[in-house]
Amino acid sequence: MTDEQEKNPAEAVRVGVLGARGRMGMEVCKAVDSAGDLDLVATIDQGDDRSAVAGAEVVVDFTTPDVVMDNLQWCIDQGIHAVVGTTGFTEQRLDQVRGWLAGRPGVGVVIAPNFGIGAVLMMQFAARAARHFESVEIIEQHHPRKLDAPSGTATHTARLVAQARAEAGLGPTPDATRDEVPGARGAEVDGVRVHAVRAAGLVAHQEVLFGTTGETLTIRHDSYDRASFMPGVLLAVREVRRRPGLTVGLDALLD
Ligand SMILES: NC(=O)C1=CN([C@@H]2O[C@H](COP(=O)(O)OP(=O)(O)OC[C@H]3O[C@@H](n4cnc5c(N)ncnc54)[C@H](O)[C@@H]3O)[C@@H](O)[C@H]2O)C=CC1
Ligand SMILES: O=C(O)C1=N[C@H](C(=O)O)C[C@H](O)C1
Repeated sequence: MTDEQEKNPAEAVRVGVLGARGRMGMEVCKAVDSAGDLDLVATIDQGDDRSAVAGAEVVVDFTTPDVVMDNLQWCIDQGIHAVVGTTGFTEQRLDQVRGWLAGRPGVGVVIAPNFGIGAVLMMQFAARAARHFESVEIIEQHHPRKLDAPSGTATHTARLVAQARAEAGLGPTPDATRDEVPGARGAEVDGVRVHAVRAAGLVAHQEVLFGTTGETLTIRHDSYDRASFMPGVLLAVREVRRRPGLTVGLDALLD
């Protein structure tokens, strides 16, 4: 069963949303509400009583990096599956989540740095291209109300690119430039330069720029509207109960 079909609450998956009054949370509430096979049972934001989502089978979290770990630990403790879009997931945090899940074998958690299908493909294409180019830089562009930089998508892309370069035996990218002003060459994530642009009018955009002798390749993805993330979020909500343990990224769900 998919969107727009008549709801049968007895059969629908009970979904709660954390961060429900945020930009993403509001979009998720709309998407879940209009999906025939999902039932929006609780919408929680800062200051609300989180225990209201205790009746949910799946919780969707789009909050902030400061609070997401506490939310996730609580959901796992309650035996509630979780779909997480919130950023801030270092390897150390992912290991912590794996540790919590080890004590709750039936519970599934999907954490995706980006739920846009095009963004997932952009990251896959970038990982594939990485071994063929001596130079690579990532330019991410977002709306100015975004709290963190670099974006979770850029950090994840840098990780994938660095891994592919290491597997191909590539060394550091050639660069003789000295920073005359600190930050002029961007930040370094896993040895990859990442540049974060913030401007009104933007939503979420990223370019991965590759270069080698006589040619460049630019892989670009643009989210112009937060609706672009919803097919990925709904896919994860429908799948997470069938995937115990931690799933990072949407890739496995799209195969
Ligand atoms: N994975 C993906 O595809 C995407 C991820 N994001 C990420 O999702 C997160 C949220 O993004 P936005 O919606 O733009 O931010 P936002 O600032 O509009 O929304 C965050 C919401 O969380 C609420 N909140 C804070 N503490 C809370 C708590 N303890 N319990 C419940 N709610 C709480 C805030 O009051 C706010 O309403 C960010 O980390 C962002 O980078 C955003 C877009 C797509
Ligand atoms: O804050 C946002 O807006 C986004 N956050 C995620 C990130 O940091 O990568 C995903 C997308 O880029 C939008």
